[in-house]
Amino acid sequence: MSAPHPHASADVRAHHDFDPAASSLRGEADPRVLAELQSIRGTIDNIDAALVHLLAERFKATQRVGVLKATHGLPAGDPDRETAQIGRLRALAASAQLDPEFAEKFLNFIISEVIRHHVAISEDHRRQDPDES
Ligand SMILES: O=C(O)C(=O)C[C@]1(C(=O)O)C=C[C@@H](O)C=C1
Repeated sequence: MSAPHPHASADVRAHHDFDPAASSLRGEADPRVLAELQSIRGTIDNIDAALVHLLAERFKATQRVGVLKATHGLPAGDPDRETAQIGRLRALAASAQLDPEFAEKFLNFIISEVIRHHVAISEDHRRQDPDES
């Protein structure tokens, strides 16, 4: 038997505490409508879980970028990279019937958090090696 995934128990706990039927709408609509709503919410639950896992992996990757940049004295932000990525994601969004404005805002929201992390990593690095970079 292989070792359990290190985050498996946290995943199980999150699932255990979650009430998929939680709603403020009980008694507000026909039970058939509520049943359909709950069925659609099952799909939303899966998508939201996937988003959390995708974001966690993205932040793991940007953490590595932050360490690389801090180690080599590079600036946190890379505006040309951001412009290229925003253009690419706007076009992808349009072809997927997602509002490109929303896609751009969402990416900018994530990137601003990444830059905040990069700056913190760089400050930590400078505190540890004040003579370098
Ligand atoms: O690719 C980089 O250089 C990153 O630091 C990652 C990232 C991003 O989150 O996509 C964040 C900040 C930069 O301005 C550009 C891109």
